[in-house]
Amino acid sequence: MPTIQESKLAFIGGGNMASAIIGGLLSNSVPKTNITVSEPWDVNRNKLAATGVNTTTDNVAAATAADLIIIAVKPQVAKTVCEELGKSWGDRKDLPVLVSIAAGITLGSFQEWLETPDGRAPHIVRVMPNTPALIAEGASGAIASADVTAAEKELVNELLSSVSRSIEWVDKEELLDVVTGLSGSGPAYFFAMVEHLVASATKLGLSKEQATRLAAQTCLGAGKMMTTSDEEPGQLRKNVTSPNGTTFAALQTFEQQGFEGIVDKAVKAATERAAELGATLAK
Ligand SMILES: NC(=O)C1=CN([C@@H]2O[C@H](COP(=O)(O)OP(=O)(O)OC[C@H]3O[C@@H](n4cnc5c(N)ncnc54)[C@H](OP(=O)(O)O)[C@@H]3O)[C@@H](O)[C@H]2O)C=CC1
Ligand SMILES: O=C(O)[C@@H]1CCC=N1
Repeated sequence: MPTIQESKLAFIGGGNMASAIIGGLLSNSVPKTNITVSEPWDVNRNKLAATGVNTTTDNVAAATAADLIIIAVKPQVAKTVCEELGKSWGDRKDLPVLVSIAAGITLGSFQEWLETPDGRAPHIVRVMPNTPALIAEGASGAIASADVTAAEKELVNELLSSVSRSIEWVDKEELLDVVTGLSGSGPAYFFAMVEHLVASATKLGLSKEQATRLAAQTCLGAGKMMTTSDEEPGQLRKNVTSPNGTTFAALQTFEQQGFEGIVDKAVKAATERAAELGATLAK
């Protein structure tokens, strides 16, 4: 199996997540000429072309010589795209490994949609990255179909480590929907929290600019402490909370207003939406 630097990579869809992953690959010494992106929208395609990677609007042509294909279209488009690719592989002896980042779409759906005219299907890995991939601070979950080899898994690991600090392989497919509800959608939860913090502090008199700088740096600082400290998040929280002090007053308010229940319901809603997308689009 070639390394990620030696592999021919094709991205089907060149939007936000594909661009983030491609940025990480280019910083990780993957040659531009080994990457091809198929993207219909000229604005996105031209942005990617400016990085030096190959671009096209023809999904089949992009995938022709690829060792690894990354399906980076919206879940609603995945079926059409995959059926087109599978049908084109009748004469192809060695099928590429396929990586999907589409929320919810199951390994089983991909196996069905990608079947070649002579009844074969590629080895498939489902991945859930997140947008901090853009700055190589991503968190990704992954699950492989049973036929994926250790070398193929390693190749996908190399792909993900170009953009992710944390890569978690799960062994039950439904857990990838939980990863989606946790870290796939998760950056938005922290952005929303900072938006609310800024709004509160602004109401209390701080300027929006000062409040945004303080809140965003607090988010980053707390995140860095959680990824570098030996202490659990709960202990780090206790370390900030003086008895009957200011943090205690705030956390008590969170608790009284049902913070834990709100978070629980939100993560569950995202997880269930991923599963629902997968089930609806399988039809
Ligand atoms: N955004 C996020 O935070 C995350 C997203 N994901 C998953 O990543 C996938 C992509 O999301 P994201 O990058 O945000 O979406 P984008 O809409 O930014 O990117 C998808 C791209 O695919 C293009 N496209 C549409 N139809 C086709 C086609 N038939 N062939 C080739 N390309 C096509 C779209 O072009 P056009 O605009 O012209 O339609 C668009 O540029 C989704 O499945 C999502 O679930 C996973 C983790 C995190
Ligand atoms: O909102 C979504 O559906 C995608 C998947 C995870 C993050 N964004």
